[in-house]
Amino acid sequence: MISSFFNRRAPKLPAKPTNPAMAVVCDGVEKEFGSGETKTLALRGINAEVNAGQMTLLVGPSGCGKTTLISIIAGLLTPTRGEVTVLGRNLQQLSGTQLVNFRKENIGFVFQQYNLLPSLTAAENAAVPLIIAGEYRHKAVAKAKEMLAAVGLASKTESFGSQLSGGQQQRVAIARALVHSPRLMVCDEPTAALDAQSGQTVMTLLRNVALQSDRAVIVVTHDSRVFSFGDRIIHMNDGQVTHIDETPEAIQSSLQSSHGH
Ligand SMILES: Nc1ncnc2c1ncn2[C@@H]1O[C@H](COP(=O)(O)OP(=O)(O)OP(=O)(O)O)[C@@H](O)[C@H]1O
Repeated sequence: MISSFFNRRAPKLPAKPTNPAMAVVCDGVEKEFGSGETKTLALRGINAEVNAGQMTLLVGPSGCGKTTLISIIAGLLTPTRGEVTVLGRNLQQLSGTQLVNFRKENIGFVFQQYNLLPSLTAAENAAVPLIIAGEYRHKAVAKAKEMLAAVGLASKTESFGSQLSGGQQQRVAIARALVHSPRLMVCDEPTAALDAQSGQTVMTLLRNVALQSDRAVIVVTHDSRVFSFGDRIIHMNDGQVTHIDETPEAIQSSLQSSHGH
């Protein structure tokens, strides 16, 4: 009798409250690629947070694991160990289909390559995520035109990619990433292919258009010219977080030391 009482399952505890200010929480995230002699430990226990309402930069030398980490946060890769909570959802607890739907609804992507479809106009390109989600074409294109206006391209909605500069193409890519109002924007080297002026414009747009109090933007960057756009900078080296700049003064000092190198 007594033993059956003790063997009873403990009552289910309420789900751990998640801090609504935390858009992303990484807890002991590790990632291995390959096996045996070719095994690479790309992430070695990442503990890091991304706050809603902030632009967080992820910086560090080539090969330190930035793209791997951002891909895990975006649900494109699964960690070998550890857990990632995005917008209050533990990604490891979602099924494959749930993860695909979660990504479609909540995450916008911007990459170094703009990946615009050459046979579509800027408005049609920016409308693609809505059309994939099942929106009527004319409504999707109308919403896409609003987003293009928000990124300063109202006069280019009918242009094709080949008729736009690199900076303009990246702005179309940003409009496309924002068109379904994602709460997390994930940007991998968004300014790498741009000249200084276009890079500044793109970062200004990401701050002004993508960032809101309940939304977060993560930018992987090598480009110290854009450090000053970040609210926080997570520095990585060799698969680990080395330190985090939390204040404008700390960011300024990272900027100065990167210029010193
Ligand atoms: N698919 C893969 N298979 C095997 N190894 C991989 C794979 N993807 C990444 N790696 C390795 O994992 C490590 C981290 O790579 P990652 O691309 O995340 O670094 P990064 O900081 O984004 O680099 P960069 O700034 O050059 O883009 C590197 O050693 C890389 O070679």
